[in-house]
Amino acid sequence: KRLSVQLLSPVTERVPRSDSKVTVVGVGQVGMACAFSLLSQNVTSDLALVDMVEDKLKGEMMDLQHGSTFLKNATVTASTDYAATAGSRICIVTAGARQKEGESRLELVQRNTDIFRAIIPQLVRHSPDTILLVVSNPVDVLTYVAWKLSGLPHHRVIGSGTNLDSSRFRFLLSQRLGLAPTSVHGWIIGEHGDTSGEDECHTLVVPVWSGVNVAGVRLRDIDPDIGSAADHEKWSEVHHQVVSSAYEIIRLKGYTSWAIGLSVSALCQSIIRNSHDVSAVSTLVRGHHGLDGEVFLSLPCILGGGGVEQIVRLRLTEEETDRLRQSAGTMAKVQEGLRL
Ligand SMILES: COc1ncc(-c2ccc3c(Nc4cccc(C(=O)O)c4)c(C(N)=O)cnc3c2)c(OC)n1
Repeated sequence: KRLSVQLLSPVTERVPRSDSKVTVVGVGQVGMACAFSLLSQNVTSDLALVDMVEDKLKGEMMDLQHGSTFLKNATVTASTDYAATAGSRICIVTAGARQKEGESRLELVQRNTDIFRAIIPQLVRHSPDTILLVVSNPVDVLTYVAWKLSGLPHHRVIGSGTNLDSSRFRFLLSQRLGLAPTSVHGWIIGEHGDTSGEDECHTLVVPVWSGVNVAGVRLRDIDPDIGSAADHEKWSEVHHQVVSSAYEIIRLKGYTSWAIGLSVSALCQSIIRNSHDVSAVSTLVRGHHGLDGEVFLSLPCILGGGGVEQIVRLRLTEEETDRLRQSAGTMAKVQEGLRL
């Protein structure tokens, strides 16, 4: 008899898969930073990698598998066949085309939409109850595209949005205050400006200065001009550094990966552990802040097992609301021009 049969006496059949299985589509720098963060933070014990290029897939899978003894025996699988994603609790989409020389943002979005058309229906076919977490840029429009192509309810289609912008914002504020980033609270909402080399997208992300606080003490109550041009300490530079730091990282190392991977892992942890904590993610904003289009923008959302379970009703200034409305308008136009 086979050694394993002599070694192990059967008691009951194996369960096919865990209920915290996570799929990562796209094994580029961002996809693998997500994969590594999920595994090293024990968010999932069952990770599937899918992409188009077999060798890279197999190499990344083997390299992670060899770390299993350090990763609480997590299972890592990889395939070009989307059947390998079956039963995923969450599907993270990092796949996307690179902007070509002289390619417009709209042309890039159409190419990524074509790619999504090949990916999203397959994910949903194998995991009809999944939650889609879109990371590919431009993330807000592509989260809309994923929602339309998936047929899933909008609360189960989430974009990483300004989650990373908000953590950069809090880090930079904490540097100025000499405090821990987790003790400085601040939210960046609106449209995530992708670093597609165009003019630095200061207009897109909206820092909610009225909400920046330490232990509930609002910086705006101390300095009403904070974040505005009148502010002599130029705190508005923090907002501009949030956007320019992404360009700076791309200039220095060619791409960004570690922070987005960690932020995606944190979002997955909120969903899988049903923790109902609040994160800035891209969600359907129809019906909020006077917005009525089928547009995805980042707002503070309560994430749980069902995906986006509630949205925090922010008290925004007229100017903040206007900037959301502007973003919603330009995105609705881009979306009208797309062939889904
Ligand atoms: C069955 O038809 C079909 N099948 C697969 C694809 C497709 C195309 C591009 C894909 C893709 N991106 C990709 C692949 C090849 C080139 C490019 C590019 O930047 O031009 C981008 C990725 C990824 N990891 O970024 C992952 N999956 C893809 C899948 C596709 O795209 C239209 N169509």
